[in-house]
Amino acid sequence: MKLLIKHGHVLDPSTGIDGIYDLLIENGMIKAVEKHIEGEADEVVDASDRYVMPGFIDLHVHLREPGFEYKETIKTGSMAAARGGFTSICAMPNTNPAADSVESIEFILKKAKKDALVNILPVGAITKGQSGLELTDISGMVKAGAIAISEDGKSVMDTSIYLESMKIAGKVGIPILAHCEDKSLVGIGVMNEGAKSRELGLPGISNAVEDVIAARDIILAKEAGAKLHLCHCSTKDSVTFVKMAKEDHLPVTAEVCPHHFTMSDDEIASDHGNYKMNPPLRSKEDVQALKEGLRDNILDVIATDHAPHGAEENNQSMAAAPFGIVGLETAFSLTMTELVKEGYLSPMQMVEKLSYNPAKVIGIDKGSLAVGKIADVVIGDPNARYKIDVNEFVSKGRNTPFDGKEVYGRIETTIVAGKVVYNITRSEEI
Ligand SMILES: NC(=O)N[C@@H](CC(=O)O)C(=O)O
Ligand SMILES: [Zn+2]
Ligand SMILES: [Zn+2]
Repeated sequence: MKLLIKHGHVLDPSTGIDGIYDLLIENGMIKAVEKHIEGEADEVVDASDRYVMPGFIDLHVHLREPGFEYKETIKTGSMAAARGGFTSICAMPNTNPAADSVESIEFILKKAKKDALVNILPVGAITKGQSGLELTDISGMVKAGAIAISEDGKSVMDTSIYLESMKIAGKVGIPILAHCEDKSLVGIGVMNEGAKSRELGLPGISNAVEDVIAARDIILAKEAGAKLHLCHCSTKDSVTFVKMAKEDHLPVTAEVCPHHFTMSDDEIASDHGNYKMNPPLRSKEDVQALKEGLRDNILDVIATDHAPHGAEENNQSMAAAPFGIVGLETAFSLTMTELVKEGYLSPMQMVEKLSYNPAKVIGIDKGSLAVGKIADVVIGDPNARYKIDVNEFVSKGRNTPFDGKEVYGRIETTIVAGKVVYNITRSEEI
């Protein structure tokens, strides 16, 4: 099976290729990347005026299975990933039951093999039932296929238990994906604390809720000798802490979610669940710091924190709705619109943050279009201009504040191991 992608703008951080090339896929692998590839192929894709990139890798996705299949399943989440250009996604453990055992990791991988269009990489919980009390079998879960540990949805508040888990992660060689939120400080907050929360009369979440734990986790990782990856950074000071950690040559990396660099709290149009996520939409000053942190490569990764919820539970006031918004199907366009078109990121930097760097964080041999690599490839039109329409989503979730937003950038074809799993003109078939 030969698939030839012609005349695309190939962007590959691993080889430094940034120009118009042909790319040949044969038997699921990258066979050649050259200026002109002649010869027969089973399928030829004209990628003129399109970006050809290594498949995106999302370090932060909530697939909701098992336990909350009405919100999303491994199957529907993987379809949303394919539509968004993601060929590998990390499944966060806050399901029901939580992914906190060898059996639960095996369940995800088995289900993924049967149902998923893209690679599913399970993340194991740090404590049993995410109750914060007793450590899980971290090395057992890693042997079963977990690529990282995380308590996402909350922080492990007991510092000594957390330090212990970090020491094990350090030994086993996997990163900790850290959700930073001080439980004792957050109280009943539902949105960023500031003028807007006062205007809406809603309880606020201060920056300190994130900052104290981000600082703590860097200190603990240093002591434990562990690789630490900060999830969904939303504050100016967490960017400063990551910068300090990097200056100290610590193995600390960090991600930002598209919603956090796209919208600030003053743009919240109404008291609705679509604007509620954890961490919350922050101030303009924080948003600016996140964009500059990405530009300056202090922040390494763009991850979605795709957090689907049912319509009934989401379409309520912020006090009543659950935290979280969907992100897989809007990540590329928001990144193009807010960062690339605005001059914060070069196209190559965008690919680093959506593919190359996330592969590095979890230590997988992906995020590259080098000859001989497995052909996980995405083709996108950087100039397509349209309005985001939630009715086109293949995710079960519709909870996003970006419905109707005018954006640039659309994914057209997503290829996993040489197989087309999404194509814009054939999307009905999937
Ligand atoms: N981000 C969110 O607002 N919600 C996430 C949990 C999390 O990422 O902390 C969820 O599972 O719904
Ligand atoms: Zn989280
Ligand atoms: Zn999350």
